[in-house]
Amino acid sequence: MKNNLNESAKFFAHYLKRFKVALFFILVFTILATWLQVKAPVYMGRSITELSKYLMTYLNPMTKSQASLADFHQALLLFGLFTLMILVALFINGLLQAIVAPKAVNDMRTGLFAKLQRMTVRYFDNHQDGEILSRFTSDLDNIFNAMNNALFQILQQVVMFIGVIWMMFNESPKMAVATMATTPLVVIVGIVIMIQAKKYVDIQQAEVGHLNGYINEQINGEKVIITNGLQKDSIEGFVEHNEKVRQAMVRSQAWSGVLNPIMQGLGLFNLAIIIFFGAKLALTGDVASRATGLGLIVTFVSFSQQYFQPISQITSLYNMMQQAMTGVHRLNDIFNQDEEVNPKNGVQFAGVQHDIKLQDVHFGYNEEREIIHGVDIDVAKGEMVALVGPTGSGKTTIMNLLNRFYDVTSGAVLFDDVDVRDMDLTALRDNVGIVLQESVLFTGSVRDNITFGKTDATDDEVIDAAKQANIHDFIMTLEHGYDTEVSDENSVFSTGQKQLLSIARTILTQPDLLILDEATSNVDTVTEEKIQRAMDNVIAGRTSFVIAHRLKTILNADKIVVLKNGRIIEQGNHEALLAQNGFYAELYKNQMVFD
Ligand SMILES: Nc1ncnc2c1ncn2[C@@H]1O[C@H](COP(=O)(O)OP(=O)(O)OP(=O)(O)O)[C@@H](O)[C@H]1O
Repeated sequence: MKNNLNESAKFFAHYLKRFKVALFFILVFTILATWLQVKAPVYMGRSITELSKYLMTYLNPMTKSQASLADFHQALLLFGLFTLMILVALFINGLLQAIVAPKAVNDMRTGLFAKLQRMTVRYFDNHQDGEILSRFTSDLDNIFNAMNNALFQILQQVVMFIGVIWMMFNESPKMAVATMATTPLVVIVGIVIMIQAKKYVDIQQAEVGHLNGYINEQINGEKVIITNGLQKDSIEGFVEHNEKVRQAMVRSQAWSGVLNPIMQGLGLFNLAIIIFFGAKLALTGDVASRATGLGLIVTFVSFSQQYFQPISQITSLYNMMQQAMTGVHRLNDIFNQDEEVNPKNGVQFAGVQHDIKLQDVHFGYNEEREIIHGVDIDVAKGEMVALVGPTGSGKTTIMNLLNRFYDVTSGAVLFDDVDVRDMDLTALRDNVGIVLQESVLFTGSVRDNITFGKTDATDDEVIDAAKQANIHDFIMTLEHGYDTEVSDENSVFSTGQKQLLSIARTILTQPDLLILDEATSNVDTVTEEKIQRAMDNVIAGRTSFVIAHRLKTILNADKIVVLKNGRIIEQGNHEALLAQNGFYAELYKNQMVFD
């Protein structure tokens, strides 16, 4: 809790330091509004005192002629004036807060998004999209709610608490003690309820998390559920989770819900004490002291409300603060993640001149398990290398090392004898084009999607790239051609078409080194052939690494590297490997049977 508090304080200090001036005025107006608020009851009491003095004088036939309402009017006017000033101060304060909170949360959101762009591929490989997205949604929402409703409120309440105590002792120490008499009871009851409420709110949040997880899983698996006729079981599972949420909610709401009525009850009890002591003063002494006693009752009834308000407000804001602190912790979890390391004065890479080498490369995604065990590959400029091997043999992992998504554990990846770790990252990535198995399209037009890596490309260049990628004819069949929006429901692209678009995108950037993860497994034979021709076009004359699942696509490769369990077991061209009659030959024969 203490750590969380420290962490949150640092976090808010960091994001609020930009708003020093606004915060200074918020503080000034908070103090001003609070001072006016605690001072107002004094004038309210004074007007009652003056009114009772007037009444007592007026009702006595001996003094009736001296009775005057002038002092009463004056006190009432001052009370009215104070109320008006309170309204103005609170209004300005509210306005300043309404500017600061959204701006600060905006900064957090931008900072978080920018951080994501600097992070390593490792993080994205190991975390689910939904998990990352929730930092932008529920965590930032919780922080915003707390800033908007709790952070400044707490500041106001603390100032109010101190101010009202000071003012009460100033007016009447005896009545002040009477007002504060029930404080220990209120604090103990408040803490007990808060602890219980927190316990059940935590359980409720955990149950809601389980329910969301279940819904997510079921929606993702909807096709499997429908295919297997499991709709009824799916609903039953849902009802079970939903019921657990309900039970937890009843308990948490019951505890959170009793807080306010109990606090109000204790507040009323306190009023009775104040009236009792005040009445004692009002029923003794001369006219003036009796009138003052009556005024004090009115003043302290108001003080009592102001005194209890911070205690009950802070307890009811506690949950909101807790959720915000959890949010801060989860945001910091991302802010503290490793970033990609770009060497200072890194070697600028302007294209492969001689060769690319993997030299005795060892690598594991974690320390416990090595995946690549001493791999050596040497590729001359302009050559095409195909990586083949059973699933999980390490093909994608080698691609990840070439583009420096991950760093080798030992050994080296060398471009013209320069270690990729010594190269300028941007220069490296600018020269490496990757076509992934899963092609991603972004919101925007077909043209935007092709020019993604080269936004200043001319129309002719775009059309030329699309033609080389065998997707131009299809684009021309669309109503709006290159201006077709890809997110439009009427223009849903197939897996094969997406891959062709992504090949066109790569062709446009004219990369020096190409990495292709073949995705022909999910497409029909016509599209497969189109992809094959597009790939041939993009590979022509370039140094390229191709992960091949279908061997007939790599028969022309200069070198075929056969991997098994992270080791190279065979290496050579198609003919040489067939002649070896080993693992590759076996694999090839098996595939030919199916093709
Ligand atoms: N992000 C990761 N974290 C930990 N282990 C991983 C990660 N990615 C892959 N692996 C492991 O590394 C090994 C090699 O995986 P890799 O994806 O390189 O195989 P592949 O040959 O490309 O397989 P496929 O043909 O199925 O795509 C596998 O055992 C896999 O479980």
